[in-house]
Amino acid sequence: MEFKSLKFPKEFIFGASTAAYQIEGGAYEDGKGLSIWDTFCKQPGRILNGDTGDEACDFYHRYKDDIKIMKEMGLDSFRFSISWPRVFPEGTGKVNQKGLDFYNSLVDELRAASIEPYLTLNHWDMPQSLQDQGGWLNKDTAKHFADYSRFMCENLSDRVKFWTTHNEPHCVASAGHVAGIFAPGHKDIKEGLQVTHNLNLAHGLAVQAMRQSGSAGNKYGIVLAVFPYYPATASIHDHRAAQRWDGYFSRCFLDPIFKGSYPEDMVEYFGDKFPEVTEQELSVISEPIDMLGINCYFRRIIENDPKNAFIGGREFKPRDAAYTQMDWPIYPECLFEVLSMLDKDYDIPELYIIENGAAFHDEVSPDGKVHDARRTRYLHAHIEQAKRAVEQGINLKGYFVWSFLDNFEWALGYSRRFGIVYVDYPTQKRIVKDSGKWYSELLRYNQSLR
Ligand SMILES: N#[N+]C[C@@H]1[C@@H](O)[C@H](O)[C@@H](O)[C@@H]2O[C@H]12
Repeated sequence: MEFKSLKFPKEFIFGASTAAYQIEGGAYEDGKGLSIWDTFCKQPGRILNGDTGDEACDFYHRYKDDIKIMKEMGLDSFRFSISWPRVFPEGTGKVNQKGLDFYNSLVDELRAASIEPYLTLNHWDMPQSLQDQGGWLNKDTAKHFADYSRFMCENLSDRVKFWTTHNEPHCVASAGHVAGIFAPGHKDIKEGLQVTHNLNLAHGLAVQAMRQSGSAGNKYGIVLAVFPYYPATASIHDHRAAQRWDGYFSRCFLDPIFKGSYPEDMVEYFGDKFPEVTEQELSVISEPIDMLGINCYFRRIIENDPKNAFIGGREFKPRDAAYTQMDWPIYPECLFEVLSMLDKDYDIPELYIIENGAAFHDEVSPDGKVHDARRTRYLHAHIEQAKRAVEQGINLKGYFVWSFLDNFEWALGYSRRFGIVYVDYPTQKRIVKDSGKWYSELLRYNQSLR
């Protein structure tokens, strides 16, 4: 059987990941407040084809049927995020009971299907009312995030054991505040660096708040995008550029969280643009966590580029590589290399791959099926690398595919399909793709060995 090389330890979990704004829809329903992505999508030119998350996959109404698909697939776990403004329309203060009711029902349905909920509190859809007060640039938002996290933990932690604070905070800081391609669409390097620090602070405050209020046995962590970085050539300039990218996008989160300090080379490189940081804040940020979630899709090859005023480099795209529809080079070893680096350089109790997957152009064939062989090959090759890490003794405890459903791909709208389940958006019909059927067989094989 093809799965013999993909036999994992009995306690290893397989899941699928999503995010609130990308799948829920119901953007203006039942008392939900505006998020910065609701606002951003309405700004002309921001999103390809003028797409929005107004309806998305209509998961807000269809979650019970989707959980039936998850159960039929055999998912051990489902990773989702909470829409902060659905529960706190203004970000703080009055609770929207219907919003809380939705997440209570979602968790109950998952548990009834024997699917472990794996929760993320901030997957980018910040309440607009807090953005109007400065958003992540305002340190008060860190305190509001901790209060929101505590509240969610008080209400769900009897049934939810896995809690992660942010998803890919580097995206919020760089894409949202330096490049300006994500909400809130700002373009200011110094602001982006301050947001990096404030997100780290919010993470630490939230972990402390949840630990005070959550149930015993909860596991708290964060989800970071971590890539292997390679210089495009042997030149010292490319080596330094690759080191800067690794420093900003990975180590400016990993180091304060796990080592209690920012990387010195980054503090030096950014100079007076780097934020003021206190020892007390670093102590909060480095509040011990129980697990680290990793999003890793590919490796990044960097060449020096002085014209890049932010970080002095650009991505190099080798011609001999195969690419996904995101123009990401396919390099399955990225998972093993990232996990090996983390295992060597940091003291991390548990590791989970929370996002790994691929966008390819998918079509429904005349037989009514979606024959996405490239995605199946991508998943097989990357899961083999996860297995390789486990065999090397790395404490990898789970793998989650991105994504359960085709969904709203941020600035690219619905033009990219990552799902193992196809979504026909006009009808909201779901079709389990061939990759989803393969993933289900893999899960069933491993479950049969437990
Ligand atoms: N792009 N892309 C796919 C995927 C995105 O859809 C997720 O929301 C992010 O957490 C992460 O960037 C990865």
